[in-house]
Amino acid sequence: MKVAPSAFTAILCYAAASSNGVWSSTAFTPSSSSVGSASAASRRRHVGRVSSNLHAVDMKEKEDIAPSTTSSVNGSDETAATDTSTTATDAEGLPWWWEYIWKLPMMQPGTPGTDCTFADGANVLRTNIEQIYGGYPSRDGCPLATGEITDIADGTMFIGLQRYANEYGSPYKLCFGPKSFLVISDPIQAKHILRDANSMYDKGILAEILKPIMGKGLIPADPVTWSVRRRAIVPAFHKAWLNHMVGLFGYCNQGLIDSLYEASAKNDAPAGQSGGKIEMEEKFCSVALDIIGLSVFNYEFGSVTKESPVIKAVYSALVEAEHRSMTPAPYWDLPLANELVPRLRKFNSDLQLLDGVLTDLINRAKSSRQVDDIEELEKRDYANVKDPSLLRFLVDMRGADIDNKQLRDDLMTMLIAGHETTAAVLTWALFELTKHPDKLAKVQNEIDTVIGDRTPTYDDIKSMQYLRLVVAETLRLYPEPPLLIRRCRTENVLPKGGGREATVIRGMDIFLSLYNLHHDERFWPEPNEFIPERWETKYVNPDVPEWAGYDPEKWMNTNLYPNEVASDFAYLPFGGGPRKCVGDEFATLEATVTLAMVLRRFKFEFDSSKLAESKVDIMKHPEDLEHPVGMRTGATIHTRKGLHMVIKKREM
Ligand code: HEM
Repeated sequence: MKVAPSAFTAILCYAAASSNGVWSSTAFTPSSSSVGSASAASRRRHVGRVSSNLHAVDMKEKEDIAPSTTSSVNGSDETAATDTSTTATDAEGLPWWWEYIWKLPMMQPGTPGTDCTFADGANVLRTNIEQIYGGYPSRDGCPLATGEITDIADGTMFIGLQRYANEYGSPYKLCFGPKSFLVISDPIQAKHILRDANSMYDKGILAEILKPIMGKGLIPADPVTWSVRRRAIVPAFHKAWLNHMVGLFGYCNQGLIDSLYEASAKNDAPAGQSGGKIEMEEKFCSVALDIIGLSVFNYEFGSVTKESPVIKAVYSALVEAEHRSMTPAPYWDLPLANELVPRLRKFNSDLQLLDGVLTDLINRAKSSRQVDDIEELEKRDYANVKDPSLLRFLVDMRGADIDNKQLRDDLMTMLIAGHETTAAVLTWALFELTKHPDKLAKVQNEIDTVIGDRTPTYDDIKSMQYLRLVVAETLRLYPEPPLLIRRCRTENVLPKGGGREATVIRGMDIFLSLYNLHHDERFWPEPNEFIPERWETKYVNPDVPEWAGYDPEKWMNTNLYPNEVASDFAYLPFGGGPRKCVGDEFATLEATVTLAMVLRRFKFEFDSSKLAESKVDIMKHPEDLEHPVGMRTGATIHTRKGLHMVIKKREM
């Protein structure tokens, strides 16, 4: 079963597409026409002026970022020389009444700490228009990245954003049509946004898109609901439960193992290879869905072995989230749209089906409620508990909010957040190990020694450090999601870190690129190489003195996997600060158990007949030489057309 690419990439692609080929330099130009009557040449001049203003700002900071902006926009130096003297009072590109128009919405009260209003969005838009067309110096201190639309709109947007980070540093600004984003690629700035100034940011666009599906679940929840639900949900992931989950992962994997044995026995590999053909991305997606179903709400999807309307409904919810993000006008909010538009009718009936299943499970859990204090619930003997699901815990908790709608939103959020992400880690771990037979041999040797044919236990996982590092390294190379999304709620100053200081204005949208952080050679030597061993060695970089470096001692004695603290926020596979993933340990344990069970029993090779068709244009995507199955952005990083493998039983 294939999953849908998600929301936020799609937003970019849509928005970028509407900016007609080149973004930023034509940021507010909906078609080939220019703003007002300005010619293309004069438009270029304005952009050049902005660039040089930026240069002036940055000269103050003794940084050199603007020249590349200028040349890449203009393709000439014509404007740079004339514009270096431009100041805020020289703005020529905008009429005299401009200032007054923008004062009107600003008169609307904006209380710090609340969600941003239309006026805040308008203020951001104003800032950008002034920067691009008005000749004002950048109010936020961020350079505008400029380039070809194809850099980001072909499904590997995170790689496009990385190219721009190499050119412009952190943060830089992207403008698409009326929208703009600050792209952050620095660990100190990430720490500020996620941890130190966390309350000054919310989930912005992501919440807007996900709300219709996840309601008030943790990801899109408003701050008040979030803090209540977070306090209830975190204890549900307690130690005894996680310990028990390791056994449940083994149980769910049994279905996967059986289906892999079946595939390996088929012997229908392409010419020149022997074994059976199989698409592993889909298989990992199914097993991860089965695991989430059982562990979160005690529901047996059984998706490894069958298709069902409920499973289809889960994927339909994801597909709809993507579609909505690509649609310029929210037509689903129009009167009668939900009754008249066929895709909305289908989506609503799928969602209704899913809601029905969840409501039924919630009602059943509530009808057998046994209220207890959290401390007592955490001491439950899971070996003798009939229903060990998170839902059971949330319902039984004393003083719990057991409002059906809230529980439904919590479950839906965990269902969506928790299965595609883990499936992606499994996919890329298998991909990298297949590319590196020496590392695969090391992993298999460790699995053979520690668990043999047994189903892994929590203690086994503790003993398989190399396999755990494989999971960690996969999450570094393929962060799921590759970007975090925020919106600024209170104007604040972003620390310089290893980039530049900037003012983030209220209403500004942020992309925090985990992909850029994880692939930056200032923090990770040989950043594009798959080296699980790197996690055993301390690393500091005197060239980035603000960054404390990576120190294995900060996790090895207390945790099973490296984390953001040990890397001073240069490694953020689960985010950081108060909004950090609640399922981090669950997910890493799940990935480790699944890999241990699969790699112990099977050998894999890439299906040679499928590689060529998965590749995109190598001239445009040289990285695909390293990624012979291609990469594509969704909520997670997917392969382009699946991880097609040839599978054989492993002789043990
Ligand atoms: C390898 C698998 C996973 C990865 C890489 C991952 C990654 C992330 C990241 C990066 C965030 C932070 C988002 C942000 O700051 O905007 C997050 C949040 C979240 N994740 Fe995960 N996740 C994984 C598995 C899971 C699982 C298994 C569950 C639940 C069973 C889960 C539930 C959540 C929830 C509820 C949040 C929102 C937390 C909040 O806002 O308080 N995730 N995840």
